[in-house]
Amino acid sequence: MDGHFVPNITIGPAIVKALRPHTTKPFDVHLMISPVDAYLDAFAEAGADTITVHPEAGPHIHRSLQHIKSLGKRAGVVLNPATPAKMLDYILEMVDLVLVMSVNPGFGGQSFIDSQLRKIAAIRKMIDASGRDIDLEVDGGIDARTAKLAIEAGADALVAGTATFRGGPDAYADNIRALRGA
Ligand SMILES: O=C(CO)[C@@H](O)[C@H](O)COP(=O)(O)O
Repeated sequence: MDGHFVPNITIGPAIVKALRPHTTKPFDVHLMISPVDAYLDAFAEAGADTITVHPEAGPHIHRSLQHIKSLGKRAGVVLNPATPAKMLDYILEMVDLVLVMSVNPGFGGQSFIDSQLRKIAAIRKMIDASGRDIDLEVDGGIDARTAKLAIEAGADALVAGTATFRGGPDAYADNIRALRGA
């Protein structure tokens, strides 16, 4: 987040680089920054495994995705709540992940936007028809109730902030179990 594309500022490549030695888990890096292209190399070098970009964050989304692939990284595309599934028509064949934002990006703690369930279902059909192995991820307002709805609509990866971290470190494991049981 850059305080420009979205009204908040968070993690840059230096933080990704500092975290990288502490885990072998994949780093799924969703860039909420614009213009995005100038920072793709820095996040790749910092240790991102998947780099996910917004079509609104640069002049040529196809070129941005090509560049991410040329860096040897998994490429993701993210759709804001008002961005239609149809924008995937000519890029689905080159992505490894589609992220549906179920809130407007910028802040945690917002409510899940129900209209995104239709979009998740539509994209699930597109992915299945493609025959390719593409993650369908959903981010924003995910809790035990909305996780179930998102999974039923076709999601296979969820991002949860508030529902994971509420209650402090002693509660994290139970919180994650509750989401997985959704
Ligand atoms: O980055 C964003 C929104 O910009 C999301 O990842 C949220 O931060 C998720 O938080 P909750 O909606 O789960 O509180």
